[in-house]
Amino acid sequence: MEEQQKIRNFRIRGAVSAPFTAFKPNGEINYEIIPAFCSYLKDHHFEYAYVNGTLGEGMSLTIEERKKSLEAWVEAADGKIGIIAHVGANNLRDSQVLARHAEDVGVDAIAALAPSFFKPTNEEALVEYMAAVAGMAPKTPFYYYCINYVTGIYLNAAKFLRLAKDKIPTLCGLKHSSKELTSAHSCMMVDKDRFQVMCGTDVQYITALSLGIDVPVSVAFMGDVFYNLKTAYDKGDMASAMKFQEQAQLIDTLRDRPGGAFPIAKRMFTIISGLDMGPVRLPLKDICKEQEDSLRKDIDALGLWK
Ligand SMILES: CC(=O)N[C@H](C=O)[C@@H](O)[C@H](O)[C@H](O)CO
Ligand SMILES: CC(=O)C(=O)O
Repeated sequence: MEEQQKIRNFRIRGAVSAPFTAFKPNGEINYEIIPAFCSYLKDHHFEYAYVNGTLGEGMSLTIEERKKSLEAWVEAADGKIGIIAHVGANNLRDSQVLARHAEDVGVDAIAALAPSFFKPTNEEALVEYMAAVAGMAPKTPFYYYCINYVTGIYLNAAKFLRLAKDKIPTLCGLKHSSKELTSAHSCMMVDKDRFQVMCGTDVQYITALSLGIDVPVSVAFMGDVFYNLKTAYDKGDMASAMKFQEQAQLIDTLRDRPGGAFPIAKRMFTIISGLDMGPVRLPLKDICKEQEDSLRKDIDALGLWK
């Protein structure tokens, strides 16, 4: 019982980054770059890495690749940053295997999205599914990963939390990447002592803060902006906080061009950090040369990463 309380009291503090999975030109994962990527996150005000998430193309990796990648991150992190393992998959069994593995390698927390081919059609089914995943890692804090605009699962996230409260003992909250702020707020109101809501929508961070949602989950190149925003906000300097939110908005808008937001974010990070993330994996497609040139110009023009 005491042990369970300890798990439930777990709280993520600070910013979370969802790292990309770097690929070599031949499409294999470039595991060797993970230590440098980890140091980059640490140097840019991130406290956690959310491994094998959306930007990490986790759903496009094999189970073996996801395990190996997670192991490399845990080793590189070495207590310097925390590790959250995303274990969502398109079938329950894979998710369970990944959850068990994540607990075995000693991550700080796990998170999972729901399958999106056969989707859970109501909140009850979603709870049952997530209970079966979380149950494989009974000693590890668990978060639901809610990202409806990608999965197409438009269930009521706050209702999920309410129903899951007594059914998933390790449930600590959710990563709310869906864009409906009212839903994030409703989640926040379910049980403030028990559930933590993380904000996965960059452009809403200042608004999320005002609702008491203070952990951003973001792209690796957003660390300094969010750190500055939060610092200003905590001091009550709303004018500066607003300025940094506007920066975040401008950065986010760069992704809104031909090529698609996810491949563009990955290429942006290579350009900004100098760490070569390589190509994206199919079905995503890399942006063309012309787009990359124009992206480079726009990044320079913002002048934020000199
Ligand atoms: C899954 C994903 O890409 N999330 C990103 C967080 O880092 C965000 O930048 C969102 O893409 C963005 O905030 C959507 O509005
Ligand atoms: C950022 C994020 O939410 C993800 O890539 O998983």
